[in-house]
Order: sequence, then C-alpha cells, then structure tokens
Amino acid sequence: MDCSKVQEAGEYNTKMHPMWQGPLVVPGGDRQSPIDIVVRKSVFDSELKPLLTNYDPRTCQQIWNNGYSFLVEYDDTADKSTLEGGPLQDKFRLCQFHFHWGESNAWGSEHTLDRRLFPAELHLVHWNSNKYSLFEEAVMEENGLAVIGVFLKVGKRHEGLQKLVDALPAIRHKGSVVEFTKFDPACLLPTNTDDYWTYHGSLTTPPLTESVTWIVMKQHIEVSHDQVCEVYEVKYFSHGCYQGF
Ligand SMILES: CCCCCCc1ccc(S(N)(=O)=O)cc1
Ligand SMILES: [Zn+2]
Repeated sequence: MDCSKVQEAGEYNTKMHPMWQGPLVVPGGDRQSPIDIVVRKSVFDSELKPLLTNYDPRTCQQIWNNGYSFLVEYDDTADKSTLEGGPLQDKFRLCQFHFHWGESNAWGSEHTLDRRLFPAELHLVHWNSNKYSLFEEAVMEENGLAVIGVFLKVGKRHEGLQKLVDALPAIRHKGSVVEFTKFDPACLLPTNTDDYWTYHGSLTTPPLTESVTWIVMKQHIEVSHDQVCEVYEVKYFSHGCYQGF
C-alpha cells in the first residue's frame, strides 16, 4: 500500500476560478486548494489506513446543474453512505459528487500531478458526521469535510458513468434538476484505492473555506470521447440566454 501524504503543498497554483468574483486572497489562506501535487516531494506515511467507503445507492436522490457544474446529491440525513479510514479519524457522510471539466480535453482538472493537467476531475464530497449535524455546519470547520478526488482520462467507455451521461440532456440548462436514483458512486472509484495523496486544504470554489481533508487518488479512471462530448453539451447558463463576459 502506498498511501503518500503530501508533506509540503509547495508553491501551489492559486488558480483564478473563472467565475470567482470575490476577493483574490482569502484571509489566512495558507491551505488553499487546488494544489500541484509534487510527487517526488510526497512522503510515504505508514500510519495511513486503507480507505473504507460504504455507499448505499438507495441514498441517491437527484442530479442538478448549478450553473458551474452538475452534481449528484445524496440523502445525508443518516450514516448510510459513508467514508472512513485513510487519514480520517472520524466517519464522514457522502452528500454529493460533481466533476470539474474544461472546454476541451486539454484541461479541466483542478489538482495537477507534477504540473500535469487532466481533462477532468471527480470530487466526492463528505462531511464529518461524528462531530457535526449538517453539511452547512461542517463546511466551516477545520476537520469538517473529506473530499475524494479522482482524475479522469479520455479512453475506454466507462460503463458505470453511462447512466449519469444519459441523464444529462434533462439538466442541460442552469438550475434544472431531475430525479436520479440508485446510482452507486463506488463505480466511479479506481480499482486501486490504496494509493493516494492526502493533505489539508480548502474548497476549490467559494466559499473556499479551509475545512477539507483532500484524498487524491493516484490511479485515474477512463471515460470515452463520446461520454465527454455529452458532458460538454451541458450548458451553464439559463435556458435561452448566454451570460457572456
Ligand atoms: C454553505 C454552502 C457551502 C457550499 C460549498 C459547495 C462546495 C462543495 C465542494 C467543493 S470542492 N470543488 O472543493 O469539492 C466546492 C464547493
Ligand atoms: Zn469540486
């Protein structure tokens, strides 16, 4: 098992988020995400445990287009879809997952590996249900969230993802929501979840709170070119109008 802890974030790429209108520097922002993971600087940590995910597909509720991405939301009113182990001391509840894509395969991921960008990155967002009772509460706390990051590459078709891709035409415009059930997010994890980098960081979009234990998978998953094209069809503006810059 090669669970590496990213010891020094190093000079991270404080990427300007295209929609980011707020202050450019977050007060006390000394653990901002995303970062460039400098592989040779990561330190093996034998204390790290294997990740333990226990997801119940019956907690899957809906998929919606929030204008920045599309996200799949889970019922997080009980410990039914959980994450523990790895660098975590507590149990964390899955509340949603979403992706970060570019407009082309050339870029899209938020984290980089030795400055290498991937076409997309999946984020599975969990909050500390041992310590807090709501996501909105946990998001403000230092040990409130745990996000699993998985890099995507374009290659072979991802069978599990297809159910999600088929739902995208229904949420083509900002603000649209459709019921989306019985989706097991474990199918989006790489086969090897023992090798990962972990560090204490922040949300990568507003409110950028420094409440995230990041767990970035070493192994990427593959999706097909056709599946990526379906994602590019999702528009992040309201029906009928394009809010140009
Ligand atoms: C009180 C509302 C807080 C909404 C926070 C929404 C959010 C979730 C995850 C991520 S990410 N990309 O770091 O996984 C960014 C933002
Ligand atoms: Zn994200």
